[in-house]
Amino acid sequence: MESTDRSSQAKAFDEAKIGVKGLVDSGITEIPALFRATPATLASLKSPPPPKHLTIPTVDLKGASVVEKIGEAAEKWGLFHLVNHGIPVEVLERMIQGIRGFHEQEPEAKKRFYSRDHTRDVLYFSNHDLQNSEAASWRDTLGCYTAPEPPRLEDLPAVCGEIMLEYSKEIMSLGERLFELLSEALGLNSHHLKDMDCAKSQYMVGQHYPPCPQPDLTIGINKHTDISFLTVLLQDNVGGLQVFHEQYWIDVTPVPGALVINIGDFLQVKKIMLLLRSCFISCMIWGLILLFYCVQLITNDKFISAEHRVIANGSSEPRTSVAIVFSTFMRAYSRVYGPIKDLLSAENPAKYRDCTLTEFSTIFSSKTLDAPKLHHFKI
Ligand SMILES: O=C(O)CCC(=O)C(=O)O
Ligand SMILES: [Fe+2]
Repeated sequence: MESTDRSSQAKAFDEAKIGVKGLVDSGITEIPALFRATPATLASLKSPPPPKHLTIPTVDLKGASVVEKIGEAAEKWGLFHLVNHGIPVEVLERMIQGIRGFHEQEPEAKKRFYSRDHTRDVLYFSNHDLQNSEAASWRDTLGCYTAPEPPRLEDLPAVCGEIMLEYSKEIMSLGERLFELLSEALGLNSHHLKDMDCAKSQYMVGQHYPPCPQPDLTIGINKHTDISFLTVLLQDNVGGLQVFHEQYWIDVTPVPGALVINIGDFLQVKKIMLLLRSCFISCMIWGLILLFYCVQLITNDKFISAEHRVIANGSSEPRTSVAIVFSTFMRAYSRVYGPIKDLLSAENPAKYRDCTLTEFSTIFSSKTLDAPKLHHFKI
């Protein structure tokens, strides 16, 4: 599609404020050209299936050796299932129903929230990178800044406001616990990451993936890493989330009652640090591999931010997920972050320069979702 065509189609779609759900409700049987994925994305949808031994790790928060297990999952995968996390299944179900309820409303009820202005607390939109991306994705989003200052109940959509506030509090306690465990896994004092304000800010992302008439021609959310320290993801039972690991796209099959945790770009620390300590040559090799992965910031690459995506929803039911990103996301935050000094040594020098999260979000909003961002901060 010509880029002017694309741009005017994107503008018309945005101005209609009906989202992908509105297109589906209008009875379309073919996806509009705007949503046709690029040849590279379509080719990647046909990539070979992963070998059976590659299975997503599960961390049991009440199990034995939880610090080692969480550290290993964060280093090797950057994404894992979390069970026995203490949040009642009934709360998880109400959260999914709330977000689904919002998106399933009539367009008129949603339109007043439609916005891309991140000074607002609550925003409904379709495709964060609609104007920048080469192809739009088959999903709509309800975004909300839930911490440090939660919005007032009366400013939230009536259908999901109460559960949004309740769930975000639950995830705040869980997030604090996860940051403690991750600090310990890094060999730091358990308060270290929390004291760096990693758990301070939250942005809730209520994603909705309506059934797609041509799921092989588009994508639900393009491959990306999250601009967060950590993301806690709740998905319903439809499926479609995949993580890129050892050059394979691997299904993150829904596990009832479990949450998916993924490490974001700010927390990437990667195993290179350990390797660097032990062997200079293998470190050089791993360093090159890591460059490919796009390295993560404050852990100087010990943990990896997991690249993930969601394929377009080919089922007859909508798919709903709720991601809480521990991040200031698009809001200005002037605190300066850089690789944690305690993790650095002569053999493991800083790989990233200090930066503010504002610099990160400025880059994020000027790029497509799938564009790597971390290399902008490499030394
Ligand atoms: O819907 C999902 O499972 C993933 C959503 C996601 O990756 C995001 O909101 O960043
Ligand atoms: Fe994500």
